[in-house]
Amino acid sequence: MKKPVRVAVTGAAGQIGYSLLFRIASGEMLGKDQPVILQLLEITPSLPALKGVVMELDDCAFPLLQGIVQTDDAKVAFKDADIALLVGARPRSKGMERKDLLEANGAIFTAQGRALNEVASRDVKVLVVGNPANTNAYIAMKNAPDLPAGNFTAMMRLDHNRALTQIAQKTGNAVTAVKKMTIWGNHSATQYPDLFSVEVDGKSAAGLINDQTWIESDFIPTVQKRGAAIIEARGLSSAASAANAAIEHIRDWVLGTQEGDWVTMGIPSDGSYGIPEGVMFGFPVTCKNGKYEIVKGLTISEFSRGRIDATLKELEEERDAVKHLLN
Ligand SMILES: NC(=O)c1ccc[n+]([C@@H]2O[C@H](COP(=O)([O-])OP(=O)(O)OC[C@H]3O[C@@H](n4cnc5c(N)ncnc54)[C@H](O)[C@@H]3O)[C@@H](O)[C@H]2O)c1
Ligand SMILES: O=C(O)C[C@H](O)C(=O)O
Repeated sequence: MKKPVRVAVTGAAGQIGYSLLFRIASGEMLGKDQPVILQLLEITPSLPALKGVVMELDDCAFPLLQGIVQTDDAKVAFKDADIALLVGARPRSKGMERKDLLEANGAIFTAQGRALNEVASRDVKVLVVGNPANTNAYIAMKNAPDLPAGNFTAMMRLDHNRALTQIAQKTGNAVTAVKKMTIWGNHSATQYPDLFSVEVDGKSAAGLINDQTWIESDFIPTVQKRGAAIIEARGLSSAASAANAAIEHIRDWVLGTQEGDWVTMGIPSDGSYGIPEGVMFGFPVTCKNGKYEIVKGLTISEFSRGRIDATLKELEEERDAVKHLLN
């Protein structure tokens, strides 16, 4: 029997939490042979609701679930955590952009960055889901100076998966045929879903589609604005698909990406593709042995460069707006 992995989840009684916890406990994130201990954080008023979720987890009798911690203290939730999923934050409602949440949510990530810095495993893998995800991840990273910056990541996987399905549907292929998608930049309406490296059954997606108007006026805005479209349709922000993306982000980071493909993760830039070091930016990455690596050498056209620069500019503006929250 493997040693259990400690998985901290914040906002555990929220919508995403409700889709996420059961899948982690059943082994979908770390493997069907990997026991887990869930360390769940909520704000004090939501502890009764969290108790109900924990009762349901108990009632599943998951063989891999070896313990559950329920707390409103970040230092208890993050103690020795191997993985931390920072979900707890307010979602936007109709008419808001994700960066409108900066004021409401930014401070959460100062405190949580500090708590991770103090008590988490030195190898903790952190995924920030709460919006605006990239800048919140940046805040947490900056408040955890004793942890490697590369341990902090932001979720771009939902955008990545959304883009895969758009291409599969457009070309009439199974989603499994679509490889090498990249979402550059910010998890926001400026993100750049780049299909110029995408392959469908080994052939260039751009060549197969051969329609720049569709790319610019349909594909890119559909992916950029999908979060808002879900809020419009459902009255609530995406939850099951967000939880799925979080599971896949961590699964691939820990267990590795598929041969011949890559995924998108929001990670602190190492300076690749002209993105200044430290910016929490969506990059194409491959993962192996628990480490991610940026895919190098992709051709960036003038069209792509303009889009990448626009999303970078927005991230730099967000960073400037939260200067007071950085260490
Ligand atoms: N990055 C992405 O792709 C993506 C996708 C979907 C949603 N999101 C974001 O994820 C966040 C959560 O969404 P949701 O639908 O689950 O919201 P929700 O309101 O249903 O749940 C959020 C939970 O977080 C808790 N919480 C608030 N502050 C907290 C704190 N300081 N510590 C611990 N818990 C805290 C709340 O009590 C609540 O239970 C939102 O910010 C949303 O915008 C991101
Ligand atoms: O769009 C939102 O506010 C929620 C989430 O980030 C999403 O992309 O669905």
